[in-house]
Amino acid sequence: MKVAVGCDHGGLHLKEEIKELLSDLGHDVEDFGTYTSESCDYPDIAVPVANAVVSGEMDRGILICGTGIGIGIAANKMKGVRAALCHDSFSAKYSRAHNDANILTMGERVIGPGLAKDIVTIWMATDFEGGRHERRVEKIKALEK
Ligand SMILES: O=C(CO)[C@H](O)[C@H](O)[C@H](O)COP(=O)(O)O
Repeated sequence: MKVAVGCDHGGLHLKEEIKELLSDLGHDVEDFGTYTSESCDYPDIAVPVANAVVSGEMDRGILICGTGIGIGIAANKMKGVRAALCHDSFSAKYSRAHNDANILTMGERVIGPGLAKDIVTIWMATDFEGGRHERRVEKIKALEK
């Protein structure tokens, strides 16, 4: 899959680990920044990643900031985004299976790299179940109209 990754200064180190993992898993990774530890504003990263996913240029997105919260709030303002903040494997699995989340967000200041990698591995491997969940996701999409 083509995966867009992005972070602010609070997620820089974890983003590098996740990029390596995604490549090891056979995915194509595009890094939308930030690229240095200089302080920056997470909406400036969330928007281009969200646009890349919603447009179909990229299949999925992974956004990381200090908490995973701000960058996810910003991404979810964009039409077509279903960004899920996941700091445990169960949520990661069901954000895909039931919510068809197209962006995963995490906080580098919240969880360690081992758990974050498990979360990403499960999130990337889990398909949307459809069925009754399709109806619910369609109702979310209708809210955007
Ligand atoms: O966690 C974040 C937003 O939800 C960001 O990564 C920021 O790091 C956080 O707001 C803290 O900001 P600071 O400028 O690093 O103190």
